[in-house]
Amino acid sequence: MLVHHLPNPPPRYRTLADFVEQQGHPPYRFRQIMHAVTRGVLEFASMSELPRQLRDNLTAEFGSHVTTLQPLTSQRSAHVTKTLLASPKGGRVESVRLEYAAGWTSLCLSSQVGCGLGCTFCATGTMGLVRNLGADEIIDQVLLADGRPDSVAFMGMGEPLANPHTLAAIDLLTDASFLGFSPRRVTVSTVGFLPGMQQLVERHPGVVLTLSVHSPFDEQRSELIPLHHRYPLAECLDVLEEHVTVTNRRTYLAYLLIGGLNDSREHADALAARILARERPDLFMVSLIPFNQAPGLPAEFTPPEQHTVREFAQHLHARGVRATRRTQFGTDIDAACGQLAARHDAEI
Ligand SMILES: C[S@@+](CC[C@H](N)C(=O)[O-])C[C@H]1O[C@@H](n2cnc3c(N)ncnc32)[C@H](O)[C@@H]1O
Ligand code: SF4
Repeated sequence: MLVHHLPNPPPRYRTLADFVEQQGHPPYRFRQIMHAVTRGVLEFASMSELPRQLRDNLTAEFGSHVTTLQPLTSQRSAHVTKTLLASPKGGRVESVRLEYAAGWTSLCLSSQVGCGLGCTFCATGTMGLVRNLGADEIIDQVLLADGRPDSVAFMGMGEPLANPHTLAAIDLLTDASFLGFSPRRVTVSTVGFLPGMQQLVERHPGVVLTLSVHSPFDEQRSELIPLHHRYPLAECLDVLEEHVTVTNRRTYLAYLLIGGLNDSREHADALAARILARERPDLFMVSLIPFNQAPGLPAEFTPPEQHTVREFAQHLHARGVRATRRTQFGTDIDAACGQLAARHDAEI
């Protein structure tokens, strides 16, 4: 079961399993711990099915909780809860819980403390990369959320596919004997980290992939997203094309609209042309994201006009490309896309 059957279990869970065994307990005791975790019981002392001595020993060895991340603060706004979490290994990250009108909940996960890819429009990018989160720390965000979310999206801090532990975290998220998320309820947003995209579609073909595009023009895209020099858009689209063709499922192209910079009719036409050149353009959905300002971002970057977002979508529709506007919540508490930078460090 879990840990032993996973290709790459996180060290925290492996150490827990080994500790239980070294204490002379049968392997089912570790399974009981994991079952307790799936029921939301995270404190060793509250795992009533375990012998008292084992609970005490686990607490002495690992601390009071299975989780390593510690929630520091939560900020609430309409339909959004942003939680700041600290790691004893260093660094702070944020997760964001979104409640949609139909009662659907989604958790936006962070994969790194900061991000080293330096996209010019992103608050997380201004932090640089501090470190990758471990798979257990990624999972902790789900375990510590206020109620189990219906879906999760790697759209918080960091580039998930630049972190090798993201795949192990997805193993745990989708493991039927642990968190049991259907792969369709797991979305990975990437700025185009090509080797990670290839590994992800091989190992978890059912997971939903979103590629951040932001400009159909190579020169402009590489100014916005420096990683484009290494992994150009065309190569990323090739991987997506193979993925949609094999799975016959949709993929998403995120398009950040920055006022007067990349929101023109020419941009919409060139984006549509890129999509229509693909074998299955019907499986590419464009998700439009109006730019959110955040401290530290260039002052000349501004949100687009409302009518521009509408017109951009209309241009795409007119060319036969499907586009929606991404629902944005939480701009008032800096919880929306690109605003996460764990800036509470100084206050706590
Ligand atoms: C913060 S990223 C994390 C996932 C991944 N690193 C990526 O770039 O796709 C999640 C989404 O937020 C978008 N984003 C970044 N900065 C933004 C900003 N200032 N306003 C709106 N969206 C932004 C990204 O382009 C991406 O689509
Ligand atoms: S947009 Fe994504 S890849 Fe770029 S700096 Fe932000 S988190 Fe990193």
